[in-house]
Amino acid sequence: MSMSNTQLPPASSHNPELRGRVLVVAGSDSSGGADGLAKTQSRGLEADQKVLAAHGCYAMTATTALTAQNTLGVDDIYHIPADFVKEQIDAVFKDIKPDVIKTGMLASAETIAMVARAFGSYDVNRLVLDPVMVATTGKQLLPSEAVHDLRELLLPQTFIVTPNIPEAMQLLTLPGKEPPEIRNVDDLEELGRSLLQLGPEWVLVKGGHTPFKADGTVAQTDEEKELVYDVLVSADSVTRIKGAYQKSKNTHGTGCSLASAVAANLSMGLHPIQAVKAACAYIEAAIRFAPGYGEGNGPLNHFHSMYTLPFAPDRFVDYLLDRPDVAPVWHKFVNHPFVLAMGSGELPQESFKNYLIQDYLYLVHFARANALASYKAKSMEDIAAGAKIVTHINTEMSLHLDYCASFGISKEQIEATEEHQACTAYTRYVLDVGMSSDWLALQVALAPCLLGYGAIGQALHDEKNLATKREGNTYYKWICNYVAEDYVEAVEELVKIFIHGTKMEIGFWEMFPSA
Ligand SMILES: Cc1ncc(COP(=O)(O)O)c(N)n1
Repeated sequence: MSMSNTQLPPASSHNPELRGRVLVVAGSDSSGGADGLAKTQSRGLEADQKVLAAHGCYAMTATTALTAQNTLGVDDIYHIPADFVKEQIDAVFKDIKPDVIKTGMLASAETIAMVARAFGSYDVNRLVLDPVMVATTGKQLLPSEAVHDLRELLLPQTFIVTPNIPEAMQLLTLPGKEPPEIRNVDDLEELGRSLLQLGPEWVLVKGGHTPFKADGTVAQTDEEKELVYDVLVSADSVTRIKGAYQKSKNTHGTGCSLASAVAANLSMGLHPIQAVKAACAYIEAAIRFAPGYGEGNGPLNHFHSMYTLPFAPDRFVDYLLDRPDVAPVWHKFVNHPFVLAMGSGELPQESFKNYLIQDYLYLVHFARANALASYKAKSMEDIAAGAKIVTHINTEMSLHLDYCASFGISKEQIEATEEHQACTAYTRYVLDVGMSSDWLALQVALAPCLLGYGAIGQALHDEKNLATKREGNTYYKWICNYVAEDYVEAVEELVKIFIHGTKMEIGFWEMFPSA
């Protein structure tokens, strides 16, 4: 086994966030039908797009044929006129130019000729060609006469061709030449090398159809099936990718999906050897986690390694507060009679005085907890965010002191006051979460205060809120404090921290290969 040292420039140097744009030229597969996380369609364009989406790539399509098929077989094929296939390719190239092209079912000799001409005119140099000929369920998807055109017109333009063993044999079946026999892994390599002669830069022979025994020879019985080999060859390298044989009926579309995963990885700038290895690992897991739908050979799970957050970016707080388990308790907090009485100005002054003192004592510990968050943070960004909130708390406390002074209560008197049990319980709970859990848990424990006061301030301050008394309301200055820019900024900071923390959680999982 040797590794090629060829370093290719990244295919996509445009926007690292968008991981490459891939044009798929293939047939559509009606099977499955349902959309969703696990109910993935198995083959054709639909599978290709799901693989690309799962890799974070941008997929475009040129449809060559529509098929009526399910997990049991292909009932019918409707060919899209070759001219129209070309129009689709032209439209894509005129606008969002693809980094990589992947072809699947090309359906007819006419379409192959048209596609080959189009690729020639656009100087395509990253073509992943999956030479789809016969469906696993048996139907001929490309007339056998057209195999000649595939070989002559497209293989010379191909970067990586990805045949399974029967397809490789058909491509090599030339008049007067016997295709090689597969007895062991060396023969797979030989098959790949023979295909290289037809023009592609790389050949990936997919060995899934021919499982091997542990000793590297072809298995003769089901019991002997232990290993599968995919073999990648180029002019100066051979890479064998060994996998455990998986006894599964859910293997349909593995060919399409593997080639699409290779295309996705190439579009992100991976070297072909890495691109193929990663794609094989992805497919192995897609089979392992297949949902098992259908009567026949069922679909894969293309999204096995993706996890999704139940909210759009920047929408965590909306999501949280709308949840049925959060909404009632949140409503009770922000619409508490104490709050409403502040808005209307009817709150007894004695209550407000006591609240101010307790809130001052609370804020001392709230500042400590934020300082602890800074201590627990791992990046300067998060340390600074914690420090910023501490500074804000300090400003907020001067408002408490001003109010108290106007009531004749000094700072010394505030600090000498005994904490209420509710204040002790709440502040020490937050600090305990901070001490015993991680930074993110601490942020969540801190969130109700910051978010709640922001929400309360906004609701009471809102011009449309007729219950709020603005003139002659002792507490109105208090309300205004929580819509002031620095407070709103502190809330925004918290949301950013939470999103950042969520991303760090994602990063943590990403340390470990999930496929
Ligand atoms: C539209 C379309 N494209 C490709 C295949 C091959 O996939 P499989 O080998 O799983 O039948 C297919 N059956 N249908």
